[in-house]
Amino acid sequence: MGTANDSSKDISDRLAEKHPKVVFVLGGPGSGKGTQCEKIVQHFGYTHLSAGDLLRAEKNSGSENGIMIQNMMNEGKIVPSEVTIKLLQKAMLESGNDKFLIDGFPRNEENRAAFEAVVRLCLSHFFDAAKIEPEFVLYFNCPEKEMERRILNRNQGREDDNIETIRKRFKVFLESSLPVIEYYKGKGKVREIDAAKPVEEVPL
Ligand SMILES: Nc1ncnc2c1ncn2[C@@H]1O[C@H](COP(=O)(O)OP(=O)(O)OP(=O)(O)O)[C@@H](O)[C@H]1O
Ligand SMILES: Nc1ccn([C@@H]2O[C@H](COP(=O)(O)O)[C@@H](O)[C@H]2O)c(=O)n1
Ligand SMILES: [Mg+2]
Repeated sequence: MGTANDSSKDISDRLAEKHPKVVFVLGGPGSGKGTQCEKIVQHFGYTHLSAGDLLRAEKNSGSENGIMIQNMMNEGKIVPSEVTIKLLQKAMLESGNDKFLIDGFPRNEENRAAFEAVVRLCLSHFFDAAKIEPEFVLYFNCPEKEMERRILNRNQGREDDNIETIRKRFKVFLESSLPVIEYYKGKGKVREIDAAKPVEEVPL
């Protein structure tokens, strides 16, 4: 188990030893990422890590970043990558698994570039360092009206599930997250999924 004093390099060294396999799970707010990840976990043995859930837990833990995270989330903005990546790395290390579904990350170009920098650091320990990319990217494509309907019916007590913040989150998705999906499309990494279907019919 890591301690609060672990340096970034310690964490990267320990992660490198794991040789983790990573699948990114992207899609608009309410497209069903979390719901479908639960199904993938049951069938394919991945560990599901939701960046949003990790940030919510960090906010609720009373950490020094708590207020900043809360303010960013209430505005639908993307928290600085340094914070989110640390939480993801810690969760990956604490997991006994080496296969991860990373849900809701990378959410913008800054997230993506920071992820690549961290993976480069990990891979620099190996002579066969070749890949700084995820295995693949699942893109849950769903019309905005349906995503809005789902979020407004979610009832999980999320402070950002109100119409004002939902609209801001949609704008951030279009302006900042879609370009990341396009980037991975250009690399042939994206598997696009019709997420508008009923839960049991979404093809995985
Ligand atoms: N295919 C579906 N059809 C109808 N409702 C769905 C479907 N998938 C998920 N839902 C419901 O929609 C809501 C949002 O789903 P979920 O939390 O999985 O989305 P998400 O992509 O993780 O959203 P966010 O980015 O806001 O975390 C939940 O209440 C869930 O039960
Ligand atoms: N990489 C990320 C992921 C999420 N956030 C913040 O959390 C909010 C909720 O995310 P969900 O995936 O649970 O919908 C999101 O609106 C962001 O404020 C982030 O900053 N960076
Ligand atoms: Mg989710």
